[in-house]
Amino acid sequence: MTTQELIEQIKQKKSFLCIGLDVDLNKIPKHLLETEDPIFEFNKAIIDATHHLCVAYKPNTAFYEAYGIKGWQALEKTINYLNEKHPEIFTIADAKRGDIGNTSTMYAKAFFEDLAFDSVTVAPYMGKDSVEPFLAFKDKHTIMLALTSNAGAFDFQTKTVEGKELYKQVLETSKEWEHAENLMYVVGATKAEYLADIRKIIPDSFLLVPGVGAQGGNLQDVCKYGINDRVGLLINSSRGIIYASNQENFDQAAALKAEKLQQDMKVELDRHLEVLN
Ligand SMILES: O=c1ccn([C@@H]2O[C@H](COP(=O)(O)O)[C@@H](O)[C@H]2O)c(=O)[nH]1
Repeated sequence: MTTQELIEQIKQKKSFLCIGLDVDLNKIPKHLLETEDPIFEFNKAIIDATHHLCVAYKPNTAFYEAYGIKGWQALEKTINYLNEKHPEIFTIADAKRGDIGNTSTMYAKAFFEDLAFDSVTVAPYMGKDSVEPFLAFKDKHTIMLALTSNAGAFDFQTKTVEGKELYKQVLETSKEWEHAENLMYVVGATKAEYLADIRKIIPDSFLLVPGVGAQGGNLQDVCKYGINDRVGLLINSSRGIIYASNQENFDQAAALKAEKLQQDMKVELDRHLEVLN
C-alpha cells in the first residue's frame, strides 16, 4: 500500500486508529475456546465489528509465537482474511526485527512476501545495514523504534550521545538513508511532550503511536504536535479495545471503544486540518 492510499483512507474514515490484535487466550471469551481456532475466531469477530472505524490493524507477533505453530497459523489466517476482505486497511506486523543484512532480508521476506503485511516494526540498534533490506521493498513500510512508550525508554533512548539524545540521532541519521520514504517511526503516546522536538526533525514522516488507553497515553496530547499536513499519525490501542468485554458480545463492546476513539480523532482531524488547509 502506498502512503497516499493510507492518507486517503484516513480522510475518508475520519480515523487514524490502529487496533492492536494482541490475543491472549486467558482474556478472550470462554465460548471461543471451544472452536478449532480461537485466536483467529476472536480476530475475525473484532475485525468484522471494527473495520469501518480504523485504518490499520497491528498484530504483535509475540502473542502468536507464544502459541507455537497454531499461533503462527492463526496469524497467517488473520493477515489473509484482512488482505482478502479489507485490502484498503494498512497492516502492521509488530515484530521488532533487525539483524545482520542477510538475516534481515529473510525477516523482510517473511513479513512482506510470505505473510504480505504492509509494514513491519524494526529495532534500529544494529544500524543501517540491518534496516536496509526492509526498506528495499517498494510500497512496503519499515516502522523503526524511535522513542518507545515504556519506562525503559529512558535507559538508552534519551541518553545523550555525541551531544544529542540517542532517539534524535536515530531520527536524524535514518532520514538520510536510501528509500527513507518507506520509513515510519514508533513514538509512544506516553512521550507526547517530546513530539514537538521530533516533528522538527521528521516533519513529514508517519508515526505509529502506541500507549493510548491501557498505558495511560492521551490522544489529544499526541495530536497537539504529532499531526502534520498528511495527518502523519497512526494511534494504536490494543487491550483498551479488544478486551472491552469477555462476554458473548465482546465484538460489539470493542466496537464501542473503537468508535469513541474514532470520534475523538474526527474532532482532532477537523480542528487540525482546518488550520492546515
Ligand atoms: O513503544 C512501544 C512499542 C510497541 N508497543 C506495542 O503496542 C501495543 C500496545 O498495547 P496496549 O494494550 O494498547 O498497551 C503492544 O503490542 C506493545 O507491545 C508499545 O506498547 N510501545
